Amino acid sequence: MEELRDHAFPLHTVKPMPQTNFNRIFALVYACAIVALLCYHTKTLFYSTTTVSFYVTLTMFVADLVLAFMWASTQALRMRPVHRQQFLENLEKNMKRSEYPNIDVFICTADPYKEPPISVVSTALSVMGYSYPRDKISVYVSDDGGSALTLFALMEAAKFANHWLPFCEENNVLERSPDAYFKSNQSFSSETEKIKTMYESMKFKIETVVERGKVEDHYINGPQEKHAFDNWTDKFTRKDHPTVIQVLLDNSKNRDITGLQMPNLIYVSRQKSKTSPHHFKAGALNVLVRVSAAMTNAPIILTQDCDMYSNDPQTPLRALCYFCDPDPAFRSNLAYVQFPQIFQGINKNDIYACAFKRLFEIQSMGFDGLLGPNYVGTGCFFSRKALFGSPSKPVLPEIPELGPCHVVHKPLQSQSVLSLAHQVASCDYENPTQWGSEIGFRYGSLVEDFYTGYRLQCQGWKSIFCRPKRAAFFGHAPVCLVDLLNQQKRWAIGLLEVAFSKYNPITFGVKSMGPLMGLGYGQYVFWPTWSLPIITYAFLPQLALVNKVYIFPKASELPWFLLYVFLFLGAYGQDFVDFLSVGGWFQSWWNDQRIWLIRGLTCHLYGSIEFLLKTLGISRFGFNLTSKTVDDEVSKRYEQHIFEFGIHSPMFVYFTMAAFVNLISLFRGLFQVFKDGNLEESFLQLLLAGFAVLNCWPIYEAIAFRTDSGKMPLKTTLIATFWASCLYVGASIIFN
Ligand SMILES: O=c1ccn([C@@H]2O[C@H](COP(=O)(O)OP(=O)(O)O[C@H]3O[C@H](CO)[C@@H](O)[C@H](O)[C@H]3O)[C@@H](O)[C@H]2O)c(=O)[nH]1
Ligand SMILES: [Mn+2]
Repeated sequence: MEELRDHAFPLHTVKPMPQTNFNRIFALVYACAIVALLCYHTKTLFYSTTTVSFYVTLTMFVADLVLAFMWASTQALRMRPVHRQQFLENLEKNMKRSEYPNIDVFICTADPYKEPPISVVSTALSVMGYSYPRDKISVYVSDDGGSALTLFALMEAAKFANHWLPFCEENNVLERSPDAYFKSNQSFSSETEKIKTMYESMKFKIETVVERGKVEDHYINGPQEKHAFDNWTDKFTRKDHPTVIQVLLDNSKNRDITGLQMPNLIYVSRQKSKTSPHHFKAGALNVLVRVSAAMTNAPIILTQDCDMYSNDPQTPLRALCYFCDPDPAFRSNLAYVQFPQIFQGINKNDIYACAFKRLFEIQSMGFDGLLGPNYVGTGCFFSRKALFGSPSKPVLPEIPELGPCHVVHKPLQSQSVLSLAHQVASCDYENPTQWGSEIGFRYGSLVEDFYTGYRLQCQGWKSIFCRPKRAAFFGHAPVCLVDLLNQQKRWAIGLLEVAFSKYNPITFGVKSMGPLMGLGYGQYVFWPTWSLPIITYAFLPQLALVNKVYIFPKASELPWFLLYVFLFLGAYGQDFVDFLSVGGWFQSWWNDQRIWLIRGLTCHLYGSIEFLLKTLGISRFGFNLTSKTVDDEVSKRYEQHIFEFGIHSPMFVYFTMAAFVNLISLFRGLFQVFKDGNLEESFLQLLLAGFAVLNCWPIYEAIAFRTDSGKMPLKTTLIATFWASCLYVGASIIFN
């Protein structure tokens, strides 16, 4: 990397997004409207005649203040969105392939039943097959599930790779995940048929082993494999076991069927003990940082979740366009290059909004125009040195061999390398060291990715968002409502952990990165506070309406009325335009806003409560893994765009309640309008209830019109009815 030529060809460009100017002007106009709204609230507050109207206005005021803060913080990411382009063709003009830096790929998996080993295999094969010098790639798989089944799957993958890699190269295959390739390619030559059969038989073997729950002797080939499985003694459990490191492919020894070198493939299951904290994925990644330092110590690290496979073999070259930039100043503070998380298997209109376009694409482009995108846990190339202190003040690890500049001279499987690797993978290795605080991936938040990226940027590191036309990676998103809500609850807790730490983005972040970056990150950590305005708007105006209490401006109070209309349409409209700009369309956007409302009523609320309980020392929480498998029936319904409820969950109760309250309020309000012909006062409240009813449509369907096993459980309906009635009684006492 250091020997770049003087007259280098450019490797990348950056351009502002076309909507930038519009965004800025609109932000100004919208800000004025918000100020006007706050004035309106203050005025109403002063002139309120009763205690009830005072408190109602106050509540709406607070809710709108939260919305105003959220709006302001999103503007930070609208000020300078950019898009980038890479010139891969210039890379080889600037440097020889033999000068490319080594890359260590980290793949995390944690449970063979929630994360099927066959998909871990596909992910591993897809990155082993990168169009990159093979001797420069090492793939490390971290197995937090400590499962012999996963090890077995990877042993099979290593054998299959000997055929698969040359096949991909000869046929210029773009999808180097065999699973994806065979799913999307129908026309087969005899050669393809042959390799497909080979893949199918491997898949069958792996799936059978997983189904039986153990690796039976007749699946084990030779004493070396047998020896590896000897680690799984009777005392070996998921939560308590010694380190297992298994080199499955070694580039100095293994050759493919054409005689070419193979990349390294290494299985790592770190030591676990019930008495030492393991810090979930961040802990797993730090073990890999150290183990890989002992074994290969590549300057570039790619972190991958096991469910996210590579969809383009040229991806590392794209990352090199930045890491090998001819300008040393550019390289010196570049911490990571993040690719967006893009998902497969999402239904056409994305009913659960799991594409997360706003998070993974729109706002990442917004961050990119400032100091760079946040780290999202997968599909991200790191410069190893970024994990060791700030650009100007490196922090060295306790063992010099683990430092980012150390060059490994010994062979991968030499005794000293392996024993160091075992030593640094042990569960109490980290205490007392700076791992997790100043070195490596940071501990202290369930969204370790977000937190780590944020802390790196606070230290002065920059990052790049790389969003090529052909998706670089494809991942798996939860396609079952309750899975999604649980995942989002974990995120909510993790974000609040950052918000209430001394590294709060508004205080600490603004100081270290400037107001825009600080605000941008601030928006995320306060995500769960969306709950407050959403709950308020879902219940208060509706309960007031039923009791003939009107809380919004009358339709005839034109300026204030139009102000409300503008604020609503303006925010929604701009969001819609953003959505279109990253390939969304009306229905997917509509579903996205619906799920945003549902999240406010469920996982964000629950996450906040759990976080509070934990802070008070009443409960604990961990990293509940998102399941990557779904039942056939469930996935069939998902394909048909039908919401999945099925089993009672306390989280379902809240939006079911909201669905009831809004429907009744809408009917009651309309009835009143027919009775006294006065639409003026109730107009906005009716509109709001109507909007909510539209959003709740799938819920009514699930309660009343469905008979399949995914319908709303009776228990949920009954509990929600009970609480909704309580609300009514309470409201009628308060308002009358
Ligand atoms: O103790 C653990 C728990 C999880 N994981 C791995 O972490 C990854 C992410 O877990 P998943 O259940 O898929 O969480 P998601 O919410 O879908 O993941 C998103 O959110 C996480 C933070 O909560 C990030 O780490 C991920 O990169 C990001 O895709 C998976 O590969 C797991 O195998 C571990 O290695 N050890
Ligand atoms: Mn995931």
